[in-house]
Amino acid sequence: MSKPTTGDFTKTAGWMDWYTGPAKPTFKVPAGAVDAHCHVFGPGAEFPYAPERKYTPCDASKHQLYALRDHLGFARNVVVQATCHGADNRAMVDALVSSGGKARGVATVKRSVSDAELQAMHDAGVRGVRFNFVKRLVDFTPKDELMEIASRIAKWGWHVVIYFEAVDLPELWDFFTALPTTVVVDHMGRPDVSLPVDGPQFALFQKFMREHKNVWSKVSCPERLSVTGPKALNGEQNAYQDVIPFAKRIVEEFPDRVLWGTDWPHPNLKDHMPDDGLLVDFIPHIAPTAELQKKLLVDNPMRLYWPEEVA
Ligand SMILES: O=C(O)/C=C(\CC(=O)C(=O)O)C(=O)O
Repeated sequence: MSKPTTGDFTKTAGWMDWYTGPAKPTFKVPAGAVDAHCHVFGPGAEFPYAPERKYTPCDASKHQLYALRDHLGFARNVVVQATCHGADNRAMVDALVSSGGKARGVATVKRSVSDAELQAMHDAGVRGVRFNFVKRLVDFTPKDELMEIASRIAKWGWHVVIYFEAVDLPELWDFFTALPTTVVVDHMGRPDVSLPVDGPQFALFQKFMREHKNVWSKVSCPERLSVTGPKALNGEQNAYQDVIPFAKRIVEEFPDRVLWGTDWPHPNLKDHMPDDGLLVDFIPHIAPTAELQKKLLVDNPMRLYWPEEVA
């Protein structure tokens, strides 16, 4: 793949660029597989980063994203608006429009968004909005504003993607369970995987999914959650052992409500940058059968993002 650039912007100190020589995965994803969580960054010279951003990344263009898609064997992408672009969705929408129908998107919007703007995003392929509660990434938005947005986008048949840390779930519970749409949780609500999989923290997340059938989860980002590794680098086929029991538990209990994504270009990693090919090789560890793999990678994302193509 071509090398990342940054245009006129200065990257956040210590920024780790995405990995340019990903391995060809050993695990062959099923035909029609969807990478349901990834981002585009800029390029900053064309789509400037938002003034209110909390980090400045290297560029990660739609061309580079789609080259990775093809290399890994995926058919489609779901491009999720990253906080470094704030509520300026142009880079993400441009990626959707250029994908020839092979990408759908999740936007960030403010209360001031007009119906015409929502309609234009829908026409481009946006199917959800993201509410981010990770304090290092965003400033606080009042819940009544978010609820108003959720009620409006429900009319387009969109869903809400939520990103939060596990310790914040109790406080956010009432708001999340009042949302009127399908709700998709990023990265299993970021559990602390050094705690027991049967302990109270992860039990609360399972209760959230068990009691609320509109809640889905992405079983993505082992590289963010893992404490013990080993890292998905240098051909490692057994990466992120400590995350497996958590992700496998969710896939096996809720096989029809799980999604998977690379999270390319992996913003804000501090320790290492994974080889995306080896991240794909993580999938059979958490979805051990062909049936689970097809639900995770094809049936579920198609039902949520391309329902018109599902019989
Ligand atoms: O890419 C992710 O899913 C996770 C992120 C970045 C992010 O969410 C954003 O910038 O919007 C993180 O934990 O820093």
